[in-house]
Amino acid sequence: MTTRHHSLAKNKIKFLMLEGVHARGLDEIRRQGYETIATEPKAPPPEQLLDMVEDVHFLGIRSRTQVTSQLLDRARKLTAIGCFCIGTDQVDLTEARRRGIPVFNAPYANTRSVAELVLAEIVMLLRGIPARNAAAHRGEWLKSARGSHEVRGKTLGILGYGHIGSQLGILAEGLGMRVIYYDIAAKLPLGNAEPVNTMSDVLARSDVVTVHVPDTELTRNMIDAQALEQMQAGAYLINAARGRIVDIPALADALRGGHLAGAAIDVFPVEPKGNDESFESELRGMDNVLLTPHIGGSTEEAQENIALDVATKLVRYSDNGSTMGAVNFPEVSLPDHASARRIMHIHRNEPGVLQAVNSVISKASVNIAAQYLQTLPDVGYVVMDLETDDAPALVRELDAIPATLRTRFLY
Ligand SMILES: NC(=O)c1ccc[n+]([C@@H]2O[C@H](COP(=O)([O-])OP(=O)(O)OC[C@H]3O[C@@H](n4cnc5c(N)ncnc54)[C@H](O)[C@@H]3O)[C@@H](O)[C@H]2O)c1
Ligand SMILES: O=C(O)[C@H](O)COP(=O)(O)O
Repeated sequence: MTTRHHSLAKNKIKFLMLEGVHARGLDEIRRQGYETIATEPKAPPPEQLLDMVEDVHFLGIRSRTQVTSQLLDRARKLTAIGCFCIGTDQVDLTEARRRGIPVFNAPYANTRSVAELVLAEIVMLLRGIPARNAAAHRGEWLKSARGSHEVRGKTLGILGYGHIGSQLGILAEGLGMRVIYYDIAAKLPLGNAEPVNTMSDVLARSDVVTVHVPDTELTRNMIDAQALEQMQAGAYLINAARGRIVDIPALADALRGGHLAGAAIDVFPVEPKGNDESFESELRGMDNVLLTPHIGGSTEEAQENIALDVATKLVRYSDNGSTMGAVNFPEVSLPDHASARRIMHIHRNEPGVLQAVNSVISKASVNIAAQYLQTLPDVGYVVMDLETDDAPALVRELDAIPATLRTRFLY
């Protein structure tokens, strides 16, 4: 792989923002002096995207744009990626890091929106509202208490007690629910929530099971036929995490067979790329299933907060080299760079690289005003404030170090 470097005037730096990133993020980027921002309302087809990214420095996406190693190879100038959402499973994070590209997201900005939606869905499901609503639209009148329940005193089982799961637990306790949860990491219980030892415990004990884990190799199809069988007869399933976590044909069977009383599903293994494509799912037409178009985090509040958060992280990386908040990269928090030239060197983490970097600086008789280093097992990131008038010459020397992935400098 060849090394790349750049130090460009702001008006030459190109942003490509996909999937209708909220205007607040675009405004923030412009406010910081960047003028070239292309936007798209949806995720372009992969082939078209390959052409679009060729001269882009900063790419902004949401959950639908797949960033593959093929795309990264084409995006020769790509400096950083912003996921304007929580999930980052749509990006090949390792391949991005290996090319010296940090990936940022907004880890909390839509947490509350998802938790509120799921809370509302719990109430709707326990009252049988999806079926009663569908019937009323057809002119039927299902006035009956049969199968309708208060949520008070019922058990909510949370799989994945992270930001969303734990926030939801607090809200559900406010309605009088008992909350149990299972997480692969030890998590401090909030309120009266009870951690349990296995996913099976959650499945067997809960009136409503809700999934809040990321999409990983471990969680794909985590809710399969066997898991659904372990749920109580008449229980409900909610998935507002990622589509591949629940085996949809198995869920459809469990609903058709009457083992589950209903479900609320916001995310699907295959989702339309935009609002002009039709939505296909085996769950369509089932009156006891609440189907929503991946809008768990889609509130005005969340989208505005996300846009500001991620835009700020991209601009800070561009202006100052700080990688705080990167999900795949050594995190370096930096003061503003003042009079010295700031040079950023991203390299494969091999023995002797820092020595080689320092030897380039010392041979040039340049004083190091400050130096910051962070490493991950495969990649290192060193930032230097140098008292030099010839940063381009140093960049050329640093690029020649065999382990170099990328060198940038700021004027
Ligand atoms: N529907 C939407 O619009 C929407 C919006 C925001 C987030 N999400 C999805 O929700 C997911 C969760 O978000 P979050 O902010 O709570 O993430 P988080 O990282 O704060 O929490 C995830 C939790 O899951 C746990 N976990 C991971 N693998 C597990 C496993 N196999 N079994 C049990 N627990 C496991 C983690 O330890 C962590 O505590 C995100 O990854 C994203 O994919 C969807
Ligand atoms: O990961 C997330 O934050 C959610 O899935 C929201 O994704 P979206 O930005 O595509 O709505």
